[in-house]
Formats: sequence, C-alpha cells, structure tokens
Amino acid sequence: MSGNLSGISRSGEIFGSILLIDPALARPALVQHQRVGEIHLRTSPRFNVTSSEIPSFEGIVGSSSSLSRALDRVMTVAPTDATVLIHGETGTGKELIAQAVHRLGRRRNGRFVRFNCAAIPLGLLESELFGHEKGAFTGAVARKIGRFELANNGTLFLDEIGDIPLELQAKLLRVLQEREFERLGSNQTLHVNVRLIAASHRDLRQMVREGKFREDLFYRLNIFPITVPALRERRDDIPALIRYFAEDCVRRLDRRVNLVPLETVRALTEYDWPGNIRELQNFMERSVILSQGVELQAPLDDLRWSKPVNGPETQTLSQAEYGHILSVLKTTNWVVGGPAGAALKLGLKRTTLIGKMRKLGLSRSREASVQHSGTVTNR
Ligand SMILES: Nc1ncnc2c1ncn2[C@@H]1O[C@H](COP(=O)(O)OP(=O)(O)OP(=O)(O)O)[C@@H](O)[C@H]1O
Repeated sequence: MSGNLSGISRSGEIFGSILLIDPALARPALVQHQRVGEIHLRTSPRFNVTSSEIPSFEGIVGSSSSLSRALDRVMTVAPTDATVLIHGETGTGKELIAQAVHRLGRRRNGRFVRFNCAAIPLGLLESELFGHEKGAFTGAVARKIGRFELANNGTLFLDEIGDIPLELQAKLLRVLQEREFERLGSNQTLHVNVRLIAASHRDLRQMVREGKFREDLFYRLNIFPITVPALRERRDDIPALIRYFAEDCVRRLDRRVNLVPLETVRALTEYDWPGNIRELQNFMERSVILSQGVELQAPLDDLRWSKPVNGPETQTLSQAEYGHILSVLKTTNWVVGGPAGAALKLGLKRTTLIGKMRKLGLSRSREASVQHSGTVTNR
C-alpha cells in the first residue's frame, strides 16, 4: 500500500475507529461526514502524532470532496515525473501538495528544493535560479550554485512563478525544454535533470492574454494542473484543521487547553478565511497563547476584519499594524524588497517584513479577494 499513514497509527496501534483505508486510493477516507460539535483535544504525550480523528494524507489534513479531488491528482501524477502546475490562493497548501508529489515520485531520494520567485529583483532572481561565477557582477565575490543545479536529480518547486519577469521566462523555458543553462558570467553549458513543480496564486492564463506571461512557457508548465481549493470552498475540513492545529500548538507551547467550545467551532467554520489555512493556523496559535484555562479562548472579534462594519471601532495592535503595512505596500505597488520596496520604507529587513505579513495573513491575493467579494474592511 502506498501513502503515508503515519498520522493514523502509532507503534502499530490504531486509535479510534472512524477511519477507513480506501483500497482504491490507498489513503484514509473519513467514514462519516464531519459534523460541527465541540472538540475535545488529545494532547497527552501518548498522542504526540496526528490523532486518529484527523484525516490526513502526507501531512495534508482534510477529507472534503474538493481536497480529495486534488489529492487524487497528486497520486496520479506523482510517479510520472511530469511537470506539475499548482494553482490556488495564498495559504491553501500548495507547497504541501508539491512536497507530496515529490515524496510519492521516483525522485523521493533526491532533493526537494523550494524557491519563492515573488518580490525578487531580476538580477538576483537570475543568479538564485541559475547561479553565478565569481566576478560575474559587482558583489559576486564567490561562485554561487543556483537552485536548478541544487535540485539536480531531485525536484525544484518554484512558488509564485507568475512573478518571474518576462526577461527571465525565456531562459526558464530553455531549461525546461533543453535541460541546459549557463551560470551568470560563464560560457560553460550545464546539463541538469530536474522535475519542476510550479505554483501560482495568479491566473497565468489571464497573464498570457495580457502579455505578461509567455504562452509557450505556460503550455510547457501546464502539462498537469492541480487546483488547491480555497478553505471557504471546503468548510468540511475546518473542524479537522482546528483539532490538528490546536493539538499541535498545545503540545508545542505546553498549554493546558483541551476543549474547543461549540460556538468557536461554529464561528471558525462560518468565517471565510481569505488567508486560507495559513490564516487559520496563525489564528489557532494566537488563540492557544491567549487561553488561560482548559477551554480555548479564541479572539473571535479579530475575524470581523473582513466583514462589513457600521462605525468606527477600536483597533487592536495587529489590526493597526496590518493597516499600516498594507498602506505602505500599496504605495510601492506591492514591491517588498529593494531600494523602492516597502521593507526599506518601514525600516525593516525584507525577511522580517515577509515574516510579519505571513503572521498577519497579509497578502496581495487576500486583499484582492476581499475587494473582489465586495466586503468593506474596518482596518
Ligand atoms: N491541508 C493542510 N493540512 C495541514 N496543514 C496545512 C494544510 N494546508 C496548508 N497547511 C499549512 O498551512 C501553511 C501554508 O501552507 P503552504 O505554505 O503550503 O501554502 P501555499 O499555498 O504554498 O502558500 P503561498 O501561496 O503563500 O506560498 C503551512 O504551514 C502548511 O503546513
């Protein structure tokens, strides 16, 4: 049987009885439909693996039909070595899907090299991907091995591929087609054997129509597309994710929480989660930290951020921080790093700002989806 079932059993012992192994799919399927109820957490060290109530496959929690469709596609494509293009909003788990494709494929013993192409200036991006020779440009004090070389005989996961400038797309196409490239500042052609998995929250087809993405590259990438559904399109998965993140945080942070009350589960299941699973994960961590007793005290008021409001309200510090960072990002047209980027304007390092944005669930796609759904924010 293939698939990672480590989340279900421990020391050969099966906990609980609500999981079935679907022999056709070789992964756990939940027998009964998730119902919304209070959640009793299992946080004793005996359960320091994913507890049995949590349906998961390759570390991907959930059993909704839309997620199952995506996981079926993962299992179909993984052994083929084909290029995969993953589409989904920010925080939906695209990287987890990419890792599953790698682990279930022929290259599982090779490296999985991840690289995020977002908000990186052209020159730096080129040298990160393809490497450079010593002296190739000012500041190139030593030879640098690029991600393609690092991923040789393994998998390269290029996140936010829609952010690769047109100038570099031709070079990327050449590596995909000819499997060869040169380091910056070198005439020597290098040959690599890399499986590419690309991901984007943008509509690449639309970018092709707008002339922002090369059509030939799009078709070369779009051999096997996988769409990861937004969390609001798979609300059935929310209770399992609440349990998963709550149990993880309680153990990690050594807290006493053992119950998620019904009204909290209800509110979290109804909320739209524009930042998707990352936003839920961060929210659960915040909730566990804020909880004094055994019952989870979730700051449900924070969830009103993206809902219509009638009048001025007092902002929390996080809301104020979110609003300020957002307004600066708008002035830089969402450029984070570099001399014209938001990080410099805010007096932060690029990585610090990116970390803050992740923690706050602040992203361009979230803002776009909030505007798209016509909601008014109170930030
Ligand atoms: N189904 C899931 N089960 C458990 N954890 C998940 C699941 N999906 C996502 N996560 C967690 O949520 C966080 C965000 O996931 P991930 O980085 O894979 O999303 P992404 O779509 O690649 O985001 P981005 O577009 O911003 O790069 C990670 O910490 C990941 O482990």
